[in-house]
Amino acid sequence: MEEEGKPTENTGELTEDEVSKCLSNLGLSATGLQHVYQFLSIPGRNLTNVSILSNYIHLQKLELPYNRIKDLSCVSHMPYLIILDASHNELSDFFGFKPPKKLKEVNFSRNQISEMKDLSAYSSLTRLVLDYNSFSVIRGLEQCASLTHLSLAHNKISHISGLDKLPLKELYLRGNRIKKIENLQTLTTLQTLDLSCNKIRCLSGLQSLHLLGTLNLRSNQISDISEATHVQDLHLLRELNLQRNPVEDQPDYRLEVIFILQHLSKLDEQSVTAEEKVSAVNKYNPPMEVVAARDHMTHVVYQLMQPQVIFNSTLPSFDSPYPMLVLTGPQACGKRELAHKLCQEFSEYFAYGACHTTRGPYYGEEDGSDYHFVTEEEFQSMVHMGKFIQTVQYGGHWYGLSWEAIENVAREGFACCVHMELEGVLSLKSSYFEPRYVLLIPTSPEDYSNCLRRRGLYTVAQINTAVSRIQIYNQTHRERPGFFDSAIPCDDRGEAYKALRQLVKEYLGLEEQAGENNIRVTPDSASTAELSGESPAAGKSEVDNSLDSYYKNYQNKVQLQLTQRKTHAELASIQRRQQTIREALMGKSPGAYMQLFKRCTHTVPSSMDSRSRPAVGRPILDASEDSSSEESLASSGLSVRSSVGAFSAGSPAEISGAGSGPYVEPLDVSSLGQELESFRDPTKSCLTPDVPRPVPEQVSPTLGTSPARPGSNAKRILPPIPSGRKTAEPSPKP
Ligand SMILES: Nc1ncnc2c1ncn2[C@@H]1O[C@H](COP(=O)(O)OP(=O)(O)OP(=O)(O)O)[C@@H](O)[C@H]1O
Repeated sequence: MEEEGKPTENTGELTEDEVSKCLSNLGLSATGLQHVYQFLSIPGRNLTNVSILSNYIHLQKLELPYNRIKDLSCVSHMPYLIILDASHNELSDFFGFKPPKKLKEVNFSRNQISEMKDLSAYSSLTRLVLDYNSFSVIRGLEQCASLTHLSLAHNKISHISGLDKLPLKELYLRGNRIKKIENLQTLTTLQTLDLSCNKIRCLSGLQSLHLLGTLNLRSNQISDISEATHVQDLHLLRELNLQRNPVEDQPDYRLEVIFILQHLSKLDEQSVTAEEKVSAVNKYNPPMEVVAARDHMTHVVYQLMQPQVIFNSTLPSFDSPYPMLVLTGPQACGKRELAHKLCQEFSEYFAYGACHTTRGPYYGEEDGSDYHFVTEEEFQSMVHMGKFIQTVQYGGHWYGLSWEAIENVAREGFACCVHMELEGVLSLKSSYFEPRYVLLIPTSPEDYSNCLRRRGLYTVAQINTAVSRIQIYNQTHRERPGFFDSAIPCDDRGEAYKALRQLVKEYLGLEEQAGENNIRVTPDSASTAELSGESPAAGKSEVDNSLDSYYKNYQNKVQLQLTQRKTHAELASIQRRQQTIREALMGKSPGAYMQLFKRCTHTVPSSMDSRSRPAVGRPILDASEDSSSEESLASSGLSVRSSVGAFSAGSPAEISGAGSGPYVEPLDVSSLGQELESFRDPTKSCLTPDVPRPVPEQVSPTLGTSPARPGSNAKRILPPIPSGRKTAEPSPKP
């Protein structure tokens, strides 16, 4: 039985009867005098002859897809036609009818048309779909001033042309023979461009399409990731498809493209995640913090892979970090010169820590004095041997601060003075060292740049880089209060040195010393005063006293180390501490002293936890630092002036408040013995190692005064907190 509305198969001729069944959308005619049907849709009926439609002059939308129509001249009689779909037919004539004035959308895809003709009469056209025909040249569209959507996919086009100044928003040229992106410069309104399945190798030619949001280049011949740079400045580009291009096979292709085009939200039909963007940036242009963290990690790992060495002299001690001074600032701002000068003037206190570098020596530089000059291979071998605390690549050369460089200075009893760039500071801040960081900063970029030029050592690019880094230093100083302990303008070296000198004197408490008629406090006297509870600075303000004690502590330490004479008790204490550390290192059970003092941990402020992060040279830190501290505590409690105890003058409050503040009794040896006994034999005590024990009164106050370092006192020995930081908390480490 014949289907409703279906023409007789033989003729393919559309009948009035069928048309009447497919009409829809009753509305007023253009004149407004009568009601007419405006839409006609007859898809897939094998129609060949639709001439009857000449009578339907009021049609606004005509859909005749999937037929076998060759002639559409009936459209000439439809002056009100707006939408025409004649796709999937057998048309060979391009717009073979008189132009309906308001015709906006035309679909001639899947026909047999091979030539485009002048469409200047179709100025209302907004959407033209001509896919799957045989066009080889784009032409005739010049006057289509409303055309925003043009699709010419799957034709035979080999050159992009004829599109100048069209207001196109979407252009589909998929599946043609295009080798080059050309003649698109004037399509400044283009938002979507599909050039997939062509033969394109290069992305040049898209630079001016600033509204482009989607670019499909799937199945082309793009083999170089750097091609993506051509669309780098298209800030609205969100979707890019480069699937099935040779470039896809390159390692890290996706990450690299994401790095170049950081605005993308979709690459190769896959959403670009925030994690990918971060990874891409970290890989190809890592921020300084990331570089520093990696540097730190590298040296931790390489050091852990080596037989463990204990750096005695710089080991984080019970009372204070090893004293260090770091001068930082942009290249050749005078850091090195001032560091040398400082070490010369304060030769009792500081010695210069020479870094290693792979750059060759400048005229007058001596190996071992300014730097240790090594080859790239030697440097890398040192890295792999875990010899560095931090390294930095600057200006194409490697620089590194070795453990040995600091130890050599520390062994002599001096504080170490080094200079380095910001990246080095960031890395060093991850280690357990807690230097004072002094920023030397040029305030006049012009003078600084002239100064670099005068040195005659740097290329223009190097000078520009150095000058541009002033900004980075300034920004860090501005945005991270406390990152640098102090900042000194260095345009005038003389003035800079004066300021630095003054600062260092403050750090050392040398001003106070002068006020005290140059009375130097010997280790013995300091220790005696400390242990007896006398305050050498009684009556002074708390701050003064703290500076005073810093100075004394530091001086005591330096003097003691210089004399190299240690009492038996001190040596025993040091040995015990080292023994505990070694045991911890070798995985033996912690010593009895450590266990004994573990019970006091509830008196230690929680801030200690934050200090237990891993750091270079601290493979044993958590165990060793505690144990060494505890051991030292025991030593001092036993009235033995240990290497640590000798410098532990008590908290400033304790000193200044002698007589009024809490006096810390030396730990009673006999009670310690009893505790030890009970620890050895659990049956003699109701306490197990896991159960908190009651704290002897004379121990807990000492531990309780430790706000920063596990088991340490609150104070720092050297460098003391400079006036600018007396109240401020140190900035969080990156
Ligand atoms: N271990 C290190 N870590 C980080 N930066 C370092 C290190 N050692 C040296 N630097 C810095 O590297 C930069 C380049 O050093 P180099 O000695 O080659 O330059 P310079 O032109 O002599 O400048 P300067 O007078 O500042 O040393 C300097 O800013 C220097 O302070």
